[in-house]
Amino acid sequence: MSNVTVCARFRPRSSKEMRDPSRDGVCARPIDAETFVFQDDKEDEFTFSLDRVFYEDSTQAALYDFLALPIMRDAVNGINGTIITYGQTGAGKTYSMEGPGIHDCDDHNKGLLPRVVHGMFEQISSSNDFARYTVQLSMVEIYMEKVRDLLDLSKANIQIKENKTQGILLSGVTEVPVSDSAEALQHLCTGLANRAVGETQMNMSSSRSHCAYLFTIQQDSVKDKRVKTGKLILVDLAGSEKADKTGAEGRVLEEAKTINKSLSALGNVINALTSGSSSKANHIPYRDSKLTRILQDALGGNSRMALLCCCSPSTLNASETLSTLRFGMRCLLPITVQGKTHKSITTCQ
Ligand SMILES: Nc1ncnc2c1ncn2[C@@H]1O[C@H](COP(=O)(O)OP(=O)(O)OP(=O)(O)O)[C@@H](O)[C@H]1O
Repeated sequence: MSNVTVCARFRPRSSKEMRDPSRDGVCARPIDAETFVFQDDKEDEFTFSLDRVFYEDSTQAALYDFLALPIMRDAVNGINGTIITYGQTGAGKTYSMEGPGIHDCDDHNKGLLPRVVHGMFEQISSSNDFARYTVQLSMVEIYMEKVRDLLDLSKANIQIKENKTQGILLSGVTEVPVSDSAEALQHLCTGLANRAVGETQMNMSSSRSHCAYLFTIQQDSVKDKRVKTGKLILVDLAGSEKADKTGAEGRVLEEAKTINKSLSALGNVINALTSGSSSKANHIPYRDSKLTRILQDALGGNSRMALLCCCSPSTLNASETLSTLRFGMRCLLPITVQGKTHKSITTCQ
C-alpha cells in the first residue's frame, strides 16, 4: 500500500457522559493537531501521535478535507482508495460517515459520504473534455460473514470472486450507473432504507454489521482510447466492542465473535501491508474475512487508505477507546525516528 492515513476523532460528550464527575470526565488531553495524552481506567498515561486528531469541536468539513478529499481525487484519476470508520458502538462512526442523514441535513453537518459524492461529481464536471466518465454504485452489508445487497434485498448471499482484468468482483451485485450527486444520494438513501428493513427482518442492529459503499469510476480517454478505473470504497464498520465485555450470550455472542474476527482480519491485513516488506513471501491474509476480501483491491497495490478511529472522549468508555486507538496504531506506517524504524511513535509514560 503506497499511502495510509490514520486519524482519531473524539465526538462531543453525551449528556450522560457530561454528568460523570471523575477526572473532569474526559480521557484525552490535546497536545496539538497530531498528538494527545490519553489516560486509561487505571490513570496510566499514553501519548498518541497519529496523522491528525479531530477533537470534540472538529467540523465535518475539516474531516473531509484532510481524510477523504485526496483519496476521492485519486480515485477519479484511477487510483483505488478506501475510507474506513472504526470504533465502538456510539463512538461516532455513522455520524462521521453519513452525518445526521444523507439527504436532508444542512451543509455543516453533512458527513464524509455525501461530501465524497458531491466532490466526485464536481471534479468530474470540471475535468477536461478529453475524458468521459461513468460512475457505478453498489452498496452491501456484511452480517455474520454473509454479504447482502442493499440495493436489492433479495440478493442475500453475494459471492466474492476474482478475475484477472477486473480484480475482486461481487458476483451479481446491483451496480447502478449514477450521473450526478442527486442521483447517487437517492440510491444511497434507498440502500440505507433497505438496511433498516433488513434489520427489522433479521431482528438485528445496524451496529452489528459492516456497511460498504462502493463506487467504480471509469475514465475513457477520447484522445488515446485509454481506460482507467478507480474503485473507491467507504466502510462504516460494525462496533468494535469485545465479545467478553458485552456479557452477550447465544446469537448476540456469535455476532460479537464474528465481528471481532473480521476486525482482527482487517487489522492483520493493514498491518501486513504497512509492515514494510514488499517481498512475495509477505503473505497478505485477505481471505480471512469477507470484509478484507471485498477490500482487497482497494487496500493492496498502488492504493490509498484512510482509517478514522472514532472515540468517545469520556472516561466511562476509556478501555474501549484505548483498544480503538491501539488498533489505529497497528495500522500506521512505520516511521523512522533517529535512524530506527518504529511501527508507531506511541509512548507509555
Ligand atoms: N462529531 C459529532 N458531533 C456531534 N454529535 C456526534 C458526533 N459524533 C457522534 N455524535 C452523536 O453521537 C451519537 C452516536 O454516534 P453514531 O451513531 O455515529 O455512533 P456509531 O459509532 O455509528 O454507533 P453504531 O455502531 O451504533 O452505529 C449520535 O447521537 C450522534 O449524533
